[in-house]
Amino acid sequence: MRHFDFKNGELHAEDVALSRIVAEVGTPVYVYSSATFEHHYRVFAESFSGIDALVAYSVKANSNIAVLATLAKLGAGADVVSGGELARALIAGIPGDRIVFSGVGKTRAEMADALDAGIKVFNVESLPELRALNEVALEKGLIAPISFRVNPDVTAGGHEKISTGAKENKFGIAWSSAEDAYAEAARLPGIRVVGVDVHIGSQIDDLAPFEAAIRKVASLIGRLRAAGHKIHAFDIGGGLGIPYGDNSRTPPPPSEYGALVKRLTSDLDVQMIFEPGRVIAGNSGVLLTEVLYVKEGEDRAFLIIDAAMNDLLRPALYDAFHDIEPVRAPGPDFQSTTYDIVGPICETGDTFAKGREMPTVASGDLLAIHSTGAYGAVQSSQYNTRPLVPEVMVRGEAYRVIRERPTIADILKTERLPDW
Ligand SMILES: Cc1ncc(COP(=O)(O)O)c(C=O)c1O
Ligand SMILES: N[C@@H](CCCC[NH3+])C(=O)O
Repeated sequence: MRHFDFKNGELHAEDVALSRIVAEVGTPVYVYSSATFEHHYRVFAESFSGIDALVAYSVKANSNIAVLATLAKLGAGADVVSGGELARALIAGIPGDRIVFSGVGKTRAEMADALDAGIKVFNVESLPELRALNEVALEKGLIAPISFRVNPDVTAGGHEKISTGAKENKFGIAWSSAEDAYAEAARLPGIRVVGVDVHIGSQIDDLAPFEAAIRKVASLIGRLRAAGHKIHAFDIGGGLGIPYGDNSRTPPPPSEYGALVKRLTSDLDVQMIFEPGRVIAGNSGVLLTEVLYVKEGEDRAFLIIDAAMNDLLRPALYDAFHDIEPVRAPGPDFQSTTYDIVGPICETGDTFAKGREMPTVASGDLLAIHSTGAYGAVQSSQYNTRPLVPEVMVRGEAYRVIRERPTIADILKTERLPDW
């Protein structure tokens, strides 16, 4: 099912021509398809039909409250990593008891807010964090439900900067200390152990690391139960990859992932928790940008576009591939040119593609940068005092601006000249 497709020679999001949105909102602009978000959520959730499962969408992938509200209506929970994400999830209508709180550096204030919201579980990543949470809970006269995020020492993920499950990564409790950590948790009056959590990486294109992690955790659950802990939940994290349109391996579909999880966990008697981010959001959005200039360099042609690394960081940070194509379909006898596609920022890393062959374009043409619904807008900054990119949500024939473009005055409003 393609909700971003060409109709009448123009790229559409559902039934809206992207050029219409640009005419109103300008470029750069992120455009999301609500039907795609819903479709991806449903396909993912249906992969786990028949088992006790909570799909806690990983808010970090795309945290716009309109996105969260779209998923909330389908019954999604949320995986949050900050007080800000928690606030977004609650405002969007995701109930506290469907929210899990991950992250290595939760502050006491964030813990207090999450306790007040009655969240389902804290995924605790260290003993100092556990002790702090115990104190915060006791101060409130509450008991904090926890899983430990354990580090299974499984390497996975599309890039070393997004691999999280190996022992040299900062995440989780070391595998060899996991049982001691559970023993300490059992002694703390403000803590109630409910489960085990892992998250091994992102953009994973192979089921083998998931299988390895599940098998390790399954055996850990057995040992924890033998030691008297009540383990009700197994959070397998997120990480399932998506096709980005390059030549790398195509990740398995959620149905295969679901079948694997069902097969390996059927006799564990736990609720399975999933924290998918990219697989829901990634291909639900595009970044639209205008070609500012075509610059003929000595040995190559540069397309200078009005989006930059501050708007979409993935290519600069991870050498990530994103498919880029003109919004207006080229005619049947079109020419191709090989371009380096770059933004206006004063950094060599401000490069979206090198040596990319595509239909020849000219100044003023619109381009769509695909697969930017996840880790796009959320990772943007105002570097070079470039206002954050607006976001638009399409639903059928309608569209709405779901985050406005700040003006330069808006940006400057938050800064102060000191009075000395
Ligand atoms: C703890 C945790 N859960 C879930 C996710 C979502 O990952 P993905 O977008 O790869 O599904 C991440 C990011 O990698 C994460 O760190
Ligand atoms: N931000 C990364 C994924 C890391 C997810 C956070 N654990 C990306 O764009 O691919």
